[in-house]
This record gives sequence, C-alpha cells and structure tokens, in this order.
Amino acid sequence: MVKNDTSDARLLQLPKVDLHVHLDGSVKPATVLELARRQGIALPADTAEGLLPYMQVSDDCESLTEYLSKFQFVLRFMQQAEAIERIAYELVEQAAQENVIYIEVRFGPHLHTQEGLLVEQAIEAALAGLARGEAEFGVVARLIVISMRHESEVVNAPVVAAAIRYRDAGVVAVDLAGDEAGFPASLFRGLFAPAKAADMPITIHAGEAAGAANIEEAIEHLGAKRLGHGVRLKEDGEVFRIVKNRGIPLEMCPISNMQTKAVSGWGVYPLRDYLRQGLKVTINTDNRTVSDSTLTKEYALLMAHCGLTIEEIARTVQFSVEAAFVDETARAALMAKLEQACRELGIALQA
Ligand SMILES: O=c1[nH]cnc2c1ncn2[C@H]1C[C@H](O)[C@@H](CO)O1
Ligand SMILES: [Zn+2]
Repeated sequence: MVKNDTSDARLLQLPKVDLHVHLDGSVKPATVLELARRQGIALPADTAEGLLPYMQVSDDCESLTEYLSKFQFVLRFMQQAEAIERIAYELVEQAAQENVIYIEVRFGPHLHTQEGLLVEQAIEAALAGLARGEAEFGVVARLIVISMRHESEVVNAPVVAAAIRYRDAGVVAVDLAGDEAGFPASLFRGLFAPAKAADMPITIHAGEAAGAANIEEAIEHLGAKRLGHGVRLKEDGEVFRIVKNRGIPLEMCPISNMQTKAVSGWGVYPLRDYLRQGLKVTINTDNRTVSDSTLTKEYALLMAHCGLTIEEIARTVQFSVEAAFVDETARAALMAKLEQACRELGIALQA
C-alpha cells in the first residue's frame, strides 16, 4: 500500500509545479457545505465526508465520460463571482501546503454563466482569487482559460477572445477540454486561430480518451505548445517523433489517467518510458478533489509503481519550470528556487 504521506519525506519538501489542474475539479467539500448554506441550496449530505461520493470518482470509474459527470454537482455552487474567487484562493492555499511554487489553474468560464455571470466576470473572479492566494502564500498563480469540446463555436469563440483580452491580467494560455472521444481536435482548427495569431500559448487535452491522431492534429493545426495528458502518444511512432523532436512538453496526470482508463493500469503506464526516451514529461494533479490527488501523492505512486527515482521526479519539475507559460525573469526565479532546494535536500539535478 502506498500511503498519501510518502515514505520519502523529501517529496513533501521538494518545490513543485502544477501545470494542469482544473478549478472546478479541486473544490474542497467543506467549502461546498458553506457555499450551499449561503446560497440556499439543499445538499444530499451534511458533512464534508458525506459529500465526497458526489465530488470524487471511485476506483471503478470506467471512462473519461463517467469521470466528467462528477463536475455537474460542484458547478452549481460556482455560479457567483464570490464563490469562484474563494475557490481559486483556496486552490492556491492547497498547493502551498505541499510546497508548490508555481501553479497554472484552468477553468472554463462559460460553465460559470448559468445564472447570469458574464464570461469576463468569471475570469476576473478567478484571477482575483489567484492573486489573493499568490499574495498570501507566495505561490505564483496564473490562469488558463478552457473551451469545452461539447460547446458550439458560438459559445467558444468569445471565450477564446476574452482569454486573449485578459492576457496581461494573468491569463497565460487557452485550452480545449471535455469529451475527447466524442469531439476530435480537428473540429477546433478555426477556434484556436485567433489565439495562434495573437501568439497566445495554446495547450490541448489530447491523447487521453482518443488516439495519437488527436495529438498530431493539436500540434500541427491547433497550434498546441504543450499537451494535456498525451498518454496515448506511444500508439504512433511518427507522432512520437514529432513530439520528441520539437520538445513539446506533456502535462501528465497519473492518478486521473488511471481513473479515466486512459491506460489499463500502473504496469503499462508509459510515463517512465517517455521520460527515459527523452520526452519533456511533467507531473500534475488534473483535479485535486475529483481524483483525490496531490502532487506529493502522484510522485509517491510513480516511485512505488513505476520505479521513478526522486532525481527523476525533480527532473520533471525542472521540465515544468521550463514549460511554464511565464516570462524569462519569472522562469529564472522559479528555477533558482528549485535548484537551491534540491541542493539542500541532496537531490542531484541535471545541469
Ligand atoms: O482530464 C480531463 N479531460 C478532459 N476534460 C476534463 C478533464 N478534467 C476536467 N475536465 C473538464 C471538466 C471540467 O468541468 C472542465 C473545466 O475545468 O474541464
Ligand atoms: Zn485536465
């Protein structure tokens, strides 16, 4: 059994970077209790523990589609600016508790407009919560704006446009998430063209619930600079070479990948092979509540099940710093923090 508190205490102390974490998948159950009371919404349970079955997937989750069904419950409580601000702030707080030094939080602003909030207001609320968290906890926190695959171009185009307008205010990239098997990347070439034209970084969920063709499409036609998951890259040698030769980072999320059945188990999880074959692999949580994840836990599971060393874990954090959507001054500061801590912890980093 691998415990949440890992056997190597250095894992908790290691400075971390979370490049792929969804806001609505990382809401604390205790916060839902309070928001429901304040918003006058009835709940199916009256304790944080009792809410978990509604907010977390179980081990017998069969697919990404089933995994995605968990988000409906929590989105009901995230329709007001105040709630979004608080949840963003609390996500930075959760990250700080395990020594995350940089976090890119992602959310789909249109999902928060069911009660009249504007996309812009949702973005501003998330940015305000991240800024408050950054000021209080010292974790540099930025926002990625998501378009959802099941939404029409009429809904998604203004989301991408808004993301571009908020670029200087803390939105660092745009993303495409949701049902990958039902909505291939090729449907979204037009959607991301304005982001490409504005030189706004693009990351795309690809190769999670569908094959490597989506990865190729995301890179060649949507303009992806990073890939969400990319687990199924190994299915196509040519696409593998494209990702490797261009140094495109993979935002892998191991626990989530097990739950959505992107792979059939830890024994065939390709992360270590990808790393040893020279891919820029990063390790992320995806959804801290839905997946019951922390980075510390992801690292411990990878060491236990896939044989990663703590040096390899630190190497992935280095890749995360290199892949972060920040300016070079901020990147250098993050790298210096990581290097200093690794020296103190006795973890050898690659030069
Ligand atoms: O792992 C994922 N793959 C695809 N879509 C996802 C994943 N995790 C969360 N989402 C979706 C559900 C959320 O409501 C949405 C915005 O965060 O993004
Ligand atoms: Zn994701």
